[in-house]
Amino acid sequence: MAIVLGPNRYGKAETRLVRVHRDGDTHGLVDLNVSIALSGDLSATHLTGDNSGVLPTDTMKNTVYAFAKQHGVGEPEEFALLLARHFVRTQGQVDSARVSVESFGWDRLGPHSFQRRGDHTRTTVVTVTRDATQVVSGITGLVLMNTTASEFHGFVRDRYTTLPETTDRILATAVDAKWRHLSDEADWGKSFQGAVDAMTTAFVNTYSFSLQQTLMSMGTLVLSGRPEIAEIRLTLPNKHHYLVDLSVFNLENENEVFIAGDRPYGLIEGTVTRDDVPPATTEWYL
Ligand SMILES: O=c1[nH]c(=O)c2[nH]c(=O)[nH]c2[nH]1
Repeated sequence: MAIVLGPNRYGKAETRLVRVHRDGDTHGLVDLNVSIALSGDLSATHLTGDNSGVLPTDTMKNTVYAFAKQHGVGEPEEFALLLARHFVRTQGQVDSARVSVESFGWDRLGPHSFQRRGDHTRTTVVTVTRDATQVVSGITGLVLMNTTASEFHGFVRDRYTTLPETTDRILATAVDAKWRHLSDEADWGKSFQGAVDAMTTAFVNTYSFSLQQTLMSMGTLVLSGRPEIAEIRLTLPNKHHYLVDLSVFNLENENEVFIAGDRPYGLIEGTVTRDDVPPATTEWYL
C-alpha cells in the first residue's frame, strides 16, 4: 500500500473588498467577499515543500485589490471571470481557478450615502410596575455608509499612536439604538419610523469629524422631531474601511479601494437626552 496525495487546492478565502467608483460627488459602491482556490500541479509543495509552483495566497489577495483599481468592479460574475482567467493564463502549473464572490447589496440614500440591503430588527421592551409604565423602542442592524464627507484628525497622539490623520474616509456603522418614550400612549408605528428616518437623515447629512459627532447629530434630530421621545441611547460600531496601499504596484488609490475590516472595531456609545424629563423609572438599558 502506498499513501498518496489526493485532490487538493489552495487559495485566499474571504478577501473583503469595498470599491468606490467616484464620479465627482456621486459615488457608486461595490461590496464583495471574494474567495479564490487554485488547483493544478501542486504536488511538489505537498511532498517536499518545494514552493516553486506556489503563487502565494497573499498575492491572490493583492490581485483582487489591484484589479479592483485597474479594471473597476461591475457585475460579480465579470470580476470573478477576470480573476479566474488571470490565474489560469499566467500560472502554467494552475489548471483550474475557482473564484466565488458574495456581493452585498446597498441601497442609495444620497450621492455618497448608502444603506445596506437586508433586514434590520425593530425592538421594544416595556416595563410595567404598580405605579409606572415605561416603553422603550429600538432598532438593531441598520447598516449605513457614507463614502466621503468624513474626516478624522486632531486626535491625541502618544507613543503608540500610528493612525494617520485623514480628511476623507469611509464612515460606516450598524446602528443599534434604544429610545425611551415619555408616555405609554403613542402612535408607535409612526414614532418608530420617524425616529429611524431622523437617524438616517442625520447620518447622511452630517459632515462628520468623528463618529461621536455623528452620534450626537442623530440623537439630536430624533429628539427635536419626536416630542414623545425622552431620551435615546445609541451604540455605533465604527465599521473600519482601510485604504489599500497600491503604491507598491505603481497604482494610485484615490479613496477607491478599501479593505472592509471585521474586527476589532471602534465602538462609540452615547445617550442623548432632554434635560427636563423625569429620569427613567427602571434600568432601561437592560
Ligand atoms: O470617528 C472616530 N472616532 C474615534 O474615536 C476614533 N478612533 C479611531 O481610531 N478612529 C476613530 N474614528
